[in-house]
Amino acid sequence: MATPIASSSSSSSTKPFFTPLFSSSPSPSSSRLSSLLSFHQHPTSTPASLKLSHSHRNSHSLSVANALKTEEVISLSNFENLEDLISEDRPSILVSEKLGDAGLQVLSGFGKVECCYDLSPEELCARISKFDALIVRSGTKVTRQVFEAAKGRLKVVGRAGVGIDNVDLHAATEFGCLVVNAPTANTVAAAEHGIALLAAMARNVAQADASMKSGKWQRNKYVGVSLVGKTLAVMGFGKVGSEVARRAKGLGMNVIAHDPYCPADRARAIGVDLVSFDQALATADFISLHMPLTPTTAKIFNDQTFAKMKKGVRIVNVARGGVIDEDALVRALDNGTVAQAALDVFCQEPPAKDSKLVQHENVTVTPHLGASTKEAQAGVAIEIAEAVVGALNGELSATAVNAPMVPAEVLSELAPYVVLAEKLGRLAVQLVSGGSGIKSVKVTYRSSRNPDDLDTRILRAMITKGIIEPISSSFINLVNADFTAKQKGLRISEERVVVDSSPEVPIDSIQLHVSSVDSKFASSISDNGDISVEGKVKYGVPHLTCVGAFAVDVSLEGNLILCRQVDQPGMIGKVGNILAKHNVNVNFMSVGRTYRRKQAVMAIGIDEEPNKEALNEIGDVPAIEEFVFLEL
Ligand SMILES: NC(=O)c1ccc[n+]([C@@H]2O[C@H](COP(=O)([O-])OP(=O)(O)OC[C@H]3O[C@@H](n4cnc5c(N)ncnc54)[C@H](O)[C@@H]3O)[C@@H](O)[C@H]2O)c1
Ligand SMILES: O=C(O)[C@H](O)COP(=O)(O)O
Repeated sequence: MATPIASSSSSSSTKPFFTPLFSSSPSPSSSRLSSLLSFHQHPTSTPASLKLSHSHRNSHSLSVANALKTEEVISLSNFENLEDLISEDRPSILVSEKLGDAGLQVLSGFGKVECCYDLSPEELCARISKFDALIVRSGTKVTRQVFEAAKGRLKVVGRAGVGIDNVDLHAATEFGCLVVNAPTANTVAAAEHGIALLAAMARNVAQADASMKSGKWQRNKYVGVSLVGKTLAVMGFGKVGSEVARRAKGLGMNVIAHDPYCPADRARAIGVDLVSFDQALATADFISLHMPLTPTTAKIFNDQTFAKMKKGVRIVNVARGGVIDEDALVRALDNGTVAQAALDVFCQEPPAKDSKLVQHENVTVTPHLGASTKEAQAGVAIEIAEAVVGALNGELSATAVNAPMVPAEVLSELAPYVVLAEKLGRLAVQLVSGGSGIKSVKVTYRSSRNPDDLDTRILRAMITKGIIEPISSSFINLVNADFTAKQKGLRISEERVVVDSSPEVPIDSIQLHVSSVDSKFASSISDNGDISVEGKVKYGVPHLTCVGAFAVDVSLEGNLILCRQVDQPGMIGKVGNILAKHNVNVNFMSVGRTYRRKQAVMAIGIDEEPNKEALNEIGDVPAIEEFVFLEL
């Protein structure tokens, strides 16, 4: 008698291990790969109302309950009082900072939107587990605590703007939360503000304005400096930096730039020379900062670097306050190394009221207004709303910050292989016998395509998901797959084998080899001692095509029984009858054998999970040598 083995992991039935890729039948042409972000698709048409609640930054004692009481429901066009129509499964979106109406309209057409501005960190943590998405600007710190407090519900953080230094990207990735930003809509606004500050600083506009308003007329005190013919060093030649450069050239300035990652020909194309960091500091009359705040750029402008600047240099910062050591800047202003500074951004926002820097007479300040034009805010709101809705729909956003960018056409083409990859992972892990953990998996993709033309990152992520989710409480998606695999000591290596088949078909087969483990189903061990399973996509449906040395052909739907038996007549009937007796529906069956009348492996696709009795009866069939039940 064969030993009955109900091998599927018990945890897999209790947690949502797999969100169907498609709501109905899989369509290879669809690019909505919900399971990549493991998020259910939602209807997009039900109207929703917006709730606007203000809690007050000053009133720290305001409880969440009170904050909710102060909610004022504002209606959007004809969506008044329709909250009852909002179905529970519509995603909830928290907007924690002012977002343009056009973006709110996009969001409210898709999900339940709550605008709740000026939440304290504690209030945000208290509420976040009720939301699937969070939309922020630069004022909300999305810390590790926020991701922890979200208890796995938060799927997307949308940054309505460029800088993502207020979002803990490591934590987001660990928790499988996608972060998207809106990188283009405020570029011109920021560049215009940089130019506005440059000119205002050079001509003492703010100081003269304040002086006149206090009743003075100080024409001699506010003699400025000219911009024309002066050298401007643009530090960070990205989107904003290059727009500043164009405008400064229009003002007759000589523009140089420093950016270690920018190709020289891109700068040259607009008449700007790229120079080294030190060269920029030593040459410039004006320095305008446009790099992101990263561990490398934090306080990059400090006592040492100010000392390398031309005496009397003028500095504009519309990037991030943290790139400047603010105390060092005060010293440089006091000793005349820096003649003037114009700052839109600060290490701490808002800065302390008695900040020496803000109060310095040679400093012009604005309260982080770079992106604050009507036009930019309208654009940013739509850009981020569309990115968040797309992400909640399972699409990979072009502005994803912590997930691989996979072009839509590649996603669409690989859709059925994504399902296959996850199912093979689930099969492989269930074949491993208890105690021996999977440490190393080799994946072989057979394809007629040139290896460089095959982007397998999504497939690798889904294999990881299939392997890890049934045996742990981890939740895997494209965002955190590589991170989680590494954390769990799972090494996935990939091999691509070029085969002679139709180039129309991206992948001929995917094979998983799990090394150095024991198997619950000895027949799944291939000649080299690895557990080996292979699958193919046939007519858009994933099929298991090989187990160990046995060729089979069974569609990977529902559940699966693998049996090794003596190759003799009547075996299919016997097992089929047992399953029928227990009301288990067979959806596919295939037999593969090594030699005639020797051994065969029967793969039976079944819709229901057989009970213990049925499994025992199968094990009691004398010719059955081993069998295993696997949940797909
Ligand atoms: N004040 C505002 O309201 C406002 C508005 C928009 C953008 N910003 C900030 O402006 C900055 C630039 O935004 P962007 O949209 O141009 O981003 P971007 O990514 O297009 O450009 C940043 C550039 O900085 C370069 N860079 C990176 N490290 C550098 C270093 N050590 N030295 C020099 N250059 C370096 C990058 O190569 C890149 O070209 C960001 O910090 C962003 O947050 C502020
Ligand atoms: O990084 C940005 O996009 C700007 O700093 C704008 O920030 P804000 O959305 O808070 O105005």
